[in-house]
Amino acid sequence: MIIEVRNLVKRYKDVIALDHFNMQVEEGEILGLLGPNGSGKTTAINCMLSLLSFDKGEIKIFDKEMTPDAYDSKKDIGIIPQNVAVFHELNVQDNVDYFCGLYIRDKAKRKKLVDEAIAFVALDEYRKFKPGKLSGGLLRRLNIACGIAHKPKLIFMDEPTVAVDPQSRNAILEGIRRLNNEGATIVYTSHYMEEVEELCNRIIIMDKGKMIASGSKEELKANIMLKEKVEVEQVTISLRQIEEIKGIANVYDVSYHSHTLQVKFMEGKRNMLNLMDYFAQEDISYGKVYSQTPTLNDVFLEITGKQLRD
Ligand SMILES: Nc1ncnc2c1ncn2[C@@H]1O[C@H](COP(=O)(O)OP(=O)(O)OP(=O)(O)O)[C@@H](O)[C@H]1O
Repeated sequence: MIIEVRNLVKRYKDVIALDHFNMQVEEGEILGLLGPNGSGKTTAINCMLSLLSFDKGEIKIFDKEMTPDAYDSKKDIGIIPQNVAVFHELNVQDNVDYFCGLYIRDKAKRKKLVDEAIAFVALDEYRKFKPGKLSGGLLRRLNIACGIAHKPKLIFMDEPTVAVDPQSRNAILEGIRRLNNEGATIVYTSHYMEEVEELCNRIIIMDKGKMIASGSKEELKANIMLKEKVEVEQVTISLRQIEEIKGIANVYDVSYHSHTLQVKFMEGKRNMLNLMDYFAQEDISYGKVYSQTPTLNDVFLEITGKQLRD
C-alpha cells in the first residue's frame, strides 16, 4: 500500500471540506480522484502532502505516518499543483534544475535528470524560454517537468490539463501513462470524467468531502441500474404513449422535453428495437436516435441525484 487515508476530517471554519474521507492507493496504480468543483479533491491532496493540517483521521504514505517533517517520504513524492508554480525570472531549464536541486545535490546526476525531464515533456526547443513566453499548454508541461525531474515513486497531479489545448492535453496524458509504465504510482484529480475514464485504472468518486464510490470504471458502471440510455430527437408523443413506453421490457425511467425523448433501460437485449417497434406500431415519426452506454456522470447522477458537471 502506497497511501492509506482513514476517516479524514478537515474543516475550514463552518465548511466541512473532508467528512470522514477514506482512500487507499496500491503501488503501480493510476488512481483517479473525480468529483465536482468543491468536493474536496485539492483539500484531500494537500492533507496527504502535509501542506494542510486536519482535524481528525490518519494518513500513511509508504507505510509511514505522513507529517510535515517526513522528509524521507517527501523525497519520493512529486507534486504537480493545480496552479502553475514556477519562477518567472528563470528559463525552462533553470526552473527544472531548481526544483530537481531541492532533492538531488550531485550536479552531474542532476544535469542528466533535468535533460530527461525536459525531453519527457517535449520542451527541448524551449529550454531558454522564460515562462512568460510559453503558451498555457507548454507552461503546464513545464510545471510537470518541475514536479517529476527527481523521479518520484508517487506523483500527485491536481487537474494538470485545466485550460490546456487538445494537443498538449494528449501529450500530458501520454506522459502520465509513460511515468506509470516506468513504475510511478499516480494520484490524478480531475472533474473531467472522460479523462479519468481514459487514464485511470481505479477511480474514487467524491462528493461533499466523502468518498461515494470506488472501483474500476467497469465496476462502477456495473453497480448502477442504468445499462443503456436511448435518446430520440424530434419526436412528438402523448402522455398515454409515455406511460406505455414505461411498460416496455427493461425500461425504468422515461423523460420527455422539447420533443426529445430519453428512455433508460436496465439489463437486457433488443432495448432499442423494442422501442422502435412501439414507434412503428403507433405510427410515430422521429428524427435521430442514439443509444448510449453509461458514463461516470450517470454513476454520479444515480448515487447523488445531481450532475457531475456544473
Ligand atoms: N482556504 C479555504 N478556506 C475556506 N474554505 C475552503 C478553503 N479551501 C477550500 N475550501 C472549501 O472546501 C471545500 C472543498 O474545496 P476543494 O478546493 O478541496 O475542492 P476541489 O474538489 O478540489 O474543488 P476544485 O475542483 O474547484 O479545485 C469547498 O467547499 C471549498 O469552498
